[in-house]
Amino acid sequence: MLELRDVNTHYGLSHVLQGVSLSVEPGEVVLLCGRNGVGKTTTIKTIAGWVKPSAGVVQFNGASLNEMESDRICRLGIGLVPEDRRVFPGLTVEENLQLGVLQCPRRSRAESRQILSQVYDQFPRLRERRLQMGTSLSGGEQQMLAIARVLVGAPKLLLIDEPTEGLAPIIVEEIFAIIERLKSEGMPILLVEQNVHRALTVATRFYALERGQVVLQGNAKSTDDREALNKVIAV
Ligand SMILES: Nc1ncnc2c1ncn2[C@@H]1O[C@H](COP(=O)(O)OP(=O)(O)OP(=O)(O)O)[C@@H](O)[C@H]1O
Repeated sequence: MLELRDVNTHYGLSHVLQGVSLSVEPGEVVLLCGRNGVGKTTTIKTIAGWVKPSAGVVQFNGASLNEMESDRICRLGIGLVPEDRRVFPGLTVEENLQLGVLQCPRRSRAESRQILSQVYDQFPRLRERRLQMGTSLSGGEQQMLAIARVLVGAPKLLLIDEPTEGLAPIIVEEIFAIIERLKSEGMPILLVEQNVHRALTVATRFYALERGQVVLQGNAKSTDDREALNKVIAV
């Protein structure tokens, strides 16, 4: 459903992605890993239209995303949970979620209320704190809010960038439990995660990046592929 073919992305003169090819098929959780600065976030941003590729093809369900604006890509069903969470200051938890609802303008009020209620069922802690300022939540709760805000837009594919960064181990497990639940519901996910060992337990396949290129891809359940990955990146 998502396909990148030989994608190149520049920041000015800096050639960051140098021919990245990868795919995500329905029901898959695909891990994108690699050391700091290899281009993982840039890959995610290129798919979401936050930066534009200088060459190559980015396709979602057959539609080219190369020239598409980020808000249209979002409406097509690609939901991005960014690395920095971007909980909006000065807004309550519920107002943050309502901004996510607005990303699907064609939905009726009744449908919007229903999906908000379904997302609250999945994140009871957000329901409890719905009148609190989003920025007053703990780091883990803010990450849940960032994921929930994308889910209220009813995405068909999730891009999740470093969801456990800076979180305590027990909270990291809560975030992985959410990812596992989304996987069991059939949500396709492209996941960037530094905690490679843990991420491989939920992923179906992986790609390893080095200097803006895919240097290895494999099956997350294959011992040989995992050993090859151990040699490519320090895990
Ligand atoms: N807006 C920008 N302008 C210029 N260079 C950038 C910009 N964003 C990222 N870079 C550079 O592009 C390269 C890839 O960055 P990117 O954030 O994609 O890597 P990453 O693999 O996600 O790393 P990390 O794990 O540290 O987030 C790095 O050298 C980074 O310094």
